[in-house]
Amino acid sequence: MTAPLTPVVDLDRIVVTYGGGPFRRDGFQAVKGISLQIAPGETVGLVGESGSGKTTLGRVCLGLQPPSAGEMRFCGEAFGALRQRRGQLSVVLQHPEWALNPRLKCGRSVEEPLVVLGTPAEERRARVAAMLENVGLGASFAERFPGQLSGGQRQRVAIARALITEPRFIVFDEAVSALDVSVQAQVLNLVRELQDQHGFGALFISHDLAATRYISHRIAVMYQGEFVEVAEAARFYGEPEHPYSRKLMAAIG
Ligand SMILES: Nc1ncnc2c1ncn2[C@@H]1O[C@H](COP(=O)(O)OP(=O)(O)OP(=O)(O)O)[C@@H](O)[C@H]1O
Repeated sequence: MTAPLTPVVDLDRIVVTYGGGPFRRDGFQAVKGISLQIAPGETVGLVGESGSGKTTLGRVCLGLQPPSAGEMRFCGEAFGALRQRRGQLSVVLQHPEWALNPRLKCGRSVEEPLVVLGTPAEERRARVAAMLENVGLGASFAERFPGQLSGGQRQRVAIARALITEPRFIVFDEAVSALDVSVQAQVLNLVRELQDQHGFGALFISHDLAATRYISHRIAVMYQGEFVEVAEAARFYGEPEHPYSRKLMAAIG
């Protein structure tokens, strides 16, 4: 029997309260005691209506939002100093423009996280060229500016930037929502291929249940700061258990 893989992200009863303080009881609980483990190579799709707490939970996983209560571990270790996690966590957002400086050539944007890590220049150049090939663009895109690319190409550059440090975990927050359906499919296929190659764990936050189904191994349904259902994707889409999940499914027809 093989030992179970150590989760890349392990959330244990995480609570996030906005606006509260030690002497105030009027804080708003955006996340209410959530536990979740994400394995290497696994994608968990996070769905739920606007304001249910998805982005807040994603920010907790990235260490950008300190939980008000609960424990979290990253690759089996306490979620300690930021330095230890440098290059290990990445995010891909809805608009690649948010990750790419319009005044920088794409190659430079992809290279930047390696500069922060102190990777030598020669190695950086080789890795950027290989990564641009890897995301299906070709090394020549290093010389282009984001404004000279289509939306789908820009999102590929953003993905290349997110992957360049070989992170163990990536949050995709509405990462394909701004793309045309056919381009969405290409980008989702790319993410799946890259996950097979690199083995990162992922949290895929989306309003789009069809895209989430395509990419996710498990689905977590969030409602008012809580998970109402966490299920294998195949089972979830066949027969969601919770009435709220059924309502969500019905809403997309
Ligand atoms: N910095 C903040 N201060 C106070 N309240 C916040 C803050 N950030 C988010 N909230 C509130 O927390 C709740 C959850 O927000 P969050 O952005 O996590 O939801 P979401 O499910 O990602 O929504 P959407 O799908 O619209 O992005 C919302 O009610 C929001 O108004």
